[in-house]
Amino acid sequence: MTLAALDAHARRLAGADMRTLIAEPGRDDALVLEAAGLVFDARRQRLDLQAWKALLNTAQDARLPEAFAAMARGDVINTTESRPVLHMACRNPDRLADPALASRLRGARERTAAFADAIGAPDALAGHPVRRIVNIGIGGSDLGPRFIYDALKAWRREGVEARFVSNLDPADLDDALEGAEPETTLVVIVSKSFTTQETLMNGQAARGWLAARLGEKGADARLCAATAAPDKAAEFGVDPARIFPFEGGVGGRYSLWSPAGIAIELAVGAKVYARLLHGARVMDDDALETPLATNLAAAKGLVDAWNRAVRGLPSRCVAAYSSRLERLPAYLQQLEMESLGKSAAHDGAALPPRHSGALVWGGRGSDLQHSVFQWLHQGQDEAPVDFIALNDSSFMEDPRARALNANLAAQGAALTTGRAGEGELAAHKAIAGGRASSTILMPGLTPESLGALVALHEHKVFAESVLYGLNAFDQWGVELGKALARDLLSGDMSGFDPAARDLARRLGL
Ligand SMILES: O=P(O)(O)OC[C@H]1O[C@H](O)[C@H](O)[C@@H](O)[C@@H]1O
Repeated sequence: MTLAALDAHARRLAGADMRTLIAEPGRDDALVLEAAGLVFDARRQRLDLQAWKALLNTAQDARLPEAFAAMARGDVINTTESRPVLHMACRNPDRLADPALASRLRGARERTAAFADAIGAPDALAGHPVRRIVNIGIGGSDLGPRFIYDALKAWRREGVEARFVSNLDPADLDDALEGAEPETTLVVIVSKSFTTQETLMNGQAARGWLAARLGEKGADARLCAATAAPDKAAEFGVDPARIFPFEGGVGGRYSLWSPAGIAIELAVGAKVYARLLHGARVMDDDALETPLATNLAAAKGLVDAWNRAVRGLPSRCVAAYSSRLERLPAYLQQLEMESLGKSAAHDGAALPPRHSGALVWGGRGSDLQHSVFQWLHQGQDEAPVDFIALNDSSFMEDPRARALNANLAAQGAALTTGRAGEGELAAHKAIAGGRASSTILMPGLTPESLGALVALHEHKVFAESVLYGLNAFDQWGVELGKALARDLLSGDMSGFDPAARDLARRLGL
């Protein structure tokens, strides 16, 4: 069975009353799943158990369990780049078929852990303590570390602050260096390719800032790099002893578990970082070992594929009811949209309509309720919502936290059931309901639960890619813009349309 064959179910359910659907017997057992301390509740989706069974059969027919196993073994599943996909192996190299690769991954972990321990010493930077970490990177070399750093605020080392620079606007680096003392600043350049324009230009500028105040030697002592191209980092001028290489098979948007996540490890310490990896590993084990019917990551992928490919909804809203998860939507945008924003199947054939990922958007739940939720409740379009909550008894002792989570529960119910309008303005006040949502409960914001949350999303993206039949691990679509920017900077206008030439003239390029 393919996703396209599920259209009949979607049509059958299109007009169904969600209040009836949600009361379907057996729904609680089938659509509420637990793994790695997380609870995934899909009861508010526009599907019934018959459709759910068909979705599970689709995953079986697409050989999803075999695909998870192939990734864990290190098979070459990134076919357009001819390499394995190693983010899961960064957390647990034991499942890899190649022992030499497993030992390289273990070695990389040990090196950054030792460096993170050393950075905690009061004389770590040529006699000075580290007070400011400046992470220079973009895309996967920025979004993951930045998100996790924010989320793990409660676990940060005392007196150490990290700032993140990704943008070419000079203000970005200026802001990151604001209040920093060069003596106590460590600049971390993170770039898988070590060719990314934004990162290299900001890296040069940061090095210049250090060198102007401390001289070349002083600057060198405060520079380190994480990359899959160590030769290029050395050419750039980073001391090879401070270059932390990682494998080409670790995709940028999946790289926070590799040396690319070094800013996290430096900021929270190696032990807390290991707990993050452990939480992800528990979710990996669930994805790999649990039968499809109770496999949380597979279920999340199936629900999202149902909404996107079968129901035809083009976007999904992520509402995080935790301030410290504010950057989750931005992180997921890259993870999902670079992975699933494709038009070609593995063999190059055109994908069937809607067999690619949804647009992801969102923010903090409380804030969204006062902005976009009007559109979600009464707009003409439907976007399924993921509600993400901290289900932690000590957190709930604070009346504001109780109110926060009451709002989360209320919004899900309102989207499902709606309300008839009354009186003169009935048409304006009516809320149709019948709109889909899922809820993810985290047992508080801990390194483990955060690791599990991220791994869940990585795996659900993979599950979707298997169902759609596309390669989630390349991103050729970002290359054209980069090449054209290089041409513009070099003054070569030959390939540009008249509007581009005019814009370049107006900008003084
Ligand atoms: O880590 P880097 O090689 O510097 O790449 C940084 C980012 O830029 C690329 O253009 C890709 O779109 C991203 O997937 C990547 O994470």
